[in-house]
Amino acid sequence: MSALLLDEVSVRWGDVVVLRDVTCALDARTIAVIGENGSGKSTFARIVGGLTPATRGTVRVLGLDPARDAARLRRRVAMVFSNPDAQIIMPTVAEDVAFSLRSDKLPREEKRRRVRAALERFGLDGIADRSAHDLSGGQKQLLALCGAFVREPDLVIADEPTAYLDARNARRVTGHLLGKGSHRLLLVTHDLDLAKRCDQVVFIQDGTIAAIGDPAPVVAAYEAHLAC
Ligand SMILES: Nc1ncnc2c1ncn2[C@@H]1O[C@H](COP(=O)(O)OP(=O)(O)OP(=O)(O)O)[C@@H](O)[C@H]1O
Repeated sequence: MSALLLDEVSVRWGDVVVLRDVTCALDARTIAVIGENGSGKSTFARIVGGLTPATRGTVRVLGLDPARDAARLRRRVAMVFSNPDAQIIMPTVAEDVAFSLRSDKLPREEKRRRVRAALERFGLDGIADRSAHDLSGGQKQLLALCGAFVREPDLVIADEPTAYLDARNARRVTGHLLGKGSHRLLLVTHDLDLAKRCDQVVFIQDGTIAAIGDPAPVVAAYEAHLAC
C-alpha cells in the first residue's frame, strides 16, 4: 500500500466543496503541494494529518485510517504550521521541546537525551532556558520544528513553514525538512523553487488535483496556469 493514499476524497464545509473526488497514491519521500490561495492545499495536508475528516472517500496514511487510528497516527506524524506562536505551549525552550514527548512511553533519561540532541541539531541549545514566547519569529519556527523532530516522526507535514522567516532561517528550516533522514515530508508551499527540490509535486486547483508527478513538469503546469 502507498504511504499516502486518498481515494475519491471530498471535503465539504456547509455548501462549499473544498476538495472534490481527490484520488492519489503518493510514495515519494518528499512531496510538495502547490496551488493558488484557497485551492485546498492546507485542507489536503490536514486530511493527511488527521486534523480534518474527509466528508467522503477513503484515506490511508502510513497504512492507517486517520478516522479510526487517530492516536496511532499522531504518534507517527508531526505537523508544523506557518504560525509558530500557535505551537508554543510551555514557558521555556527546553520545556516546550520536552512537552512534545509527553505521550511517548520512553524512560525519562531517554527523553532528556532526545531533547538535548534535538536542541543541538536545531541550534537552540544555547537558549534552552530562555522564554519560548520571547524568541524571534525565526527562532520560534526552529523551536516548532525541533518539537516536531524530537519525536522522530515517520512523516512530517509542514504547511508554509518558512512564511515568516528571513532567507537565512528559511534555508535552515528547509535544510532540516528536506535533509537526509528517515522521515517523509509533505510540504505545502508557495515557494516553487522549494517545491522543485522535492521528489514529487501535487498541484491542486479548485479542490481537485490538476497535475501530479515529477517536480519540473508539474511546476511548469502551475506556472502556465498562473500566466493565463
Ligand atoms: N474550517 C473551515 N470552514 C469553512 N471553510 C473552510 C475551512 N477550512 C478551509 N475552508 C475553505 O476551504 C478553502 C480552501 O482552503 P485551504 O486553506 O485548504 O486553501 P489553501 O490552498 O491552503 O490556501 P492558501 O494558499 O491561501 O493558504 C478556502 O475557501 C477556505 O475558506
